[in-house]
Amino acid sequence: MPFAPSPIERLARARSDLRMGLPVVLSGPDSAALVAAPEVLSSERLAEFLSEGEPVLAITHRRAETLKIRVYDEDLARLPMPRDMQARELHAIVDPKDDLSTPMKGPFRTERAGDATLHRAAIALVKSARLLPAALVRPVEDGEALAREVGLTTLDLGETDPLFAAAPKMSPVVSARLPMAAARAGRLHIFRPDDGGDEHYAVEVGQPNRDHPVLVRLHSACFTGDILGSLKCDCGPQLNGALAQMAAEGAGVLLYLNQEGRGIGLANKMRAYSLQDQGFDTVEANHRLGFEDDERDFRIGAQILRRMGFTEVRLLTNNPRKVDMLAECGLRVTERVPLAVGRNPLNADYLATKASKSGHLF
Ligand SMILES: Nc1nc2c(ncn2[C@@H]2O[C@H](COP(=O)(O)OP(=O)(O)OP(=O)(O)O)[C@@H](O)[C@H]2O)c(=O)[nH]1
Ligand SMILES: [Zn+2]
Repeated sequence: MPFAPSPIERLARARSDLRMGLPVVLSGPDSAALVAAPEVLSSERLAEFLSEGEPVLAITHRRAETLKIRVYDEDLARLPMPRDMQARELHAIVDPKDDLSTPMKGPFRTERAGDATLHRAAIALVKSARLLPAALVRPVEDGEALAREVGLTTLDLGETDPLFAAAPKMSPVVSARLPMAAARAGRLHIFRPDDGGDEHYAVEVGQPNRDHPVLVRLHSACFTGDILGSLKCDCGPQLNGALAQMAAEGAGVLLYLNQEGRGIGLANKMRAYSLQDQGFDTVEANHRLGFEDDERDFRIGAQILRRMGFTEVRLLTNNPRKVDMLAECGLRVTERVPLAVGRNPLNADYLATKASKSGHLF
């Protein structure tokens, strides 16, 4: 059919539907389900969602551990939802903001029988929409028919699994000269993913020789640190320090990856900050929200470097995971160049947690 949306286009549409509080239909080889994101579901839609069938709430094992809920499906728990579940109660399960002030939730029963494949895919989908990682899932008989009847987006696991497994394909959009305070000889390249996601940027300093290892920084967006000069992290000084070092050496590439909050998005990062104000460290806060410590996909960075013609890099980082990921993506990391700048009394605990829990080398 002309103009029929492709799987990747439907995936982009599904993310945006979920963010708007609209359910989508997810189909597997032998079952289908209506899926919605609890964070943004209105009370009316929630009531509609719960009015039929056997709806469950899928939460990650991280969130389940925080709530002391039993996990039978390894990485997630399925909680049957009563028909009269109110939006306020649902939000209290998925959003940890009031965990300490109102610790009593439940009791919860975790479903044990049956298959969690659709639920796992539903959580991955909600996560990729940068919402709190939980999904309402209601099995339906004929997903296609339901979707057609009311105009919902449909996704087939056979089509979406490979899309989730592979990194989006990055294409160059435009590049132009950009003189910067740190380096006069600068050029900014814009790269666009084929999945409708955020664009990422490459700042090229000087004219790096493609035949030699290039000084590279993979910088993840940090609105609070990069723009506002937040003292809670070391991002701003690292951004400026990396550009200064590239300028001093005469060449380098800084990738500015729009993976705010280690890939959970700014709203969720602020939720994590709010938990940090309650005494949790950066890793614990991510877990209480239901996320892993680090949700970034560094394959995007590797792809951009390759597109730009680089295969050997000297990587400016304290994070050994970045070195490993680039190597796994086939780039040769000839050297890890430490980037220890921006330490201050307000980020000392944050940096200590990175060293003790995330393996950072300072
Ligand atoms: N979720 C979460 N993200 C944070 C927090 N503090 C900073 N960030 C994000 O963490 C990312 C920092 O990324 P990077 O500068 O690449 O830091 P890194 O992984 O520690 O590695 P190197 O700096 O290369 O050693 C940015 O996306 C920030 O927005 C936090 O407390 N919670
Ligand atoms: Zn930061």
